[in-house]
Amino acid sequence: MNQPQRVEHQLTDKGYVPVYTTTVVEQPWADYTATDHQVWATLFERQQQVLVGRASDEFLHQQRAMGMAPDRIPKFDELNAVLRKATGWELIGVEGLLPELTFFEHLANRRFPVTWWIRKPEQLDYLAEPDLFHDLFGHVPLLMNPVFADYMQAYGRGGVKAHAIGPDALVNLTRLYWYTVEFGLIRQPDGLRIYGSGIVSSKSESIHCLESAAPNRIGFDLERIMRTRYRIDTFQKTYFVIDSYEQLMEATRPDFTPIYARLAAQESFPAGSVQPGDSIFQRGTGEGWLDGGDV
Ligand SMILES: C[C@H](O)[C@H](O)[C@H]1CNc2nc(N)[nH]c(=O)c2N1
Ligand SMILES: N[C@@H](Cc1ccccc1)C(=O)O
Ligand SMILES: [Fe+2]
Repeated sequence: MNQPQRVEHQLTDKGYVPVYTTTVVEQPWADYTATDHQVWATLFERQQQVLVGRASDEFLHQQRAMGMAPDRIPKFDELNAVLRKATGWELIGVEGLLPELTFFEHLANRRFPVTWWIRKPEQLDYLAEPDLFHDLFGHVPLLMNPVFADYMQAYGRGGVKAHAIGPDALVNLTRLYWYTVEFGLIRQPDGLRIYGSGIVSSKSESIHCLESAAPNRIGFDLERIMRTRYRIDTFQKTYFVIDSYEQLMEATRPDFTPIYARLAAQESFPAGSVQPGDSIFQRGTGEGWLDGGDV
């Protein structure tokens, strides 16, 4: 497979930042090399072992239901046939990160952008940006769940609205995505389980988020989450726990406009803080935390 078309990087006052591409691309399935398929197989099989007893029942059930397998990189067309029938979602191929508004508009129309290229063997354990494995293995299974599928579309619509309101609203909303879709935990009768895509696509964080004494684990609270900063360079310092996908959908149904207005007058919370009123599953020790770097 030829090198993924790298987005150019522009030199700005924040240093080199990737210039996003908005093009939708066909999945070049015939161009994937044996190495690409091997990377998929290795990551898939490794995560399957780690996620038994750690990922949410619904995540594991839907992944099986849609026939996702380790033997080769799945074909978007084949997954789309199943996905469209289940919840009306479809996957589109993209180069990588999209401008926020473009991303929100896709979600608002039940289109999930999936990066067409997969990481190199030497990037197995860490990647700075989402690749096909993160997007496909991590995000797609729960799009088969009707309630979560509705939540993701509502999030997209909320993103288009927040984009029109302003940058602070976008920051508040992105935190909600981060602490649910990417790094969310869910409570099951048999214990806490993972549903966040950023966790399920990472072996080390799948273990850390449930078993380490370092992080806080706190019950879902919408405005608390929208006020809480997060990390993009380390394990999360705090994980938020929902009781059900229905809870997530119901809690985010109201109009956020007054919430954005209220939050604009309040300071944000550090990623590792515990606040009065928190429903605490675990107050973390903070062991190994790096200072600075909260977004
Ligand atoms: C919404 C929020 O800004 C978030 O970082 C978006 C930006 N663009 C994206 N673009 C793609 N392709 N995939 C993503 O997950 C995101 N996340
Ligand atoms: N209800 C939110 C939209 C939203 C829905 C679901 C998740 C996140 C945001 C709003 O009015 O902006
Ligand atoms: Fe993601």
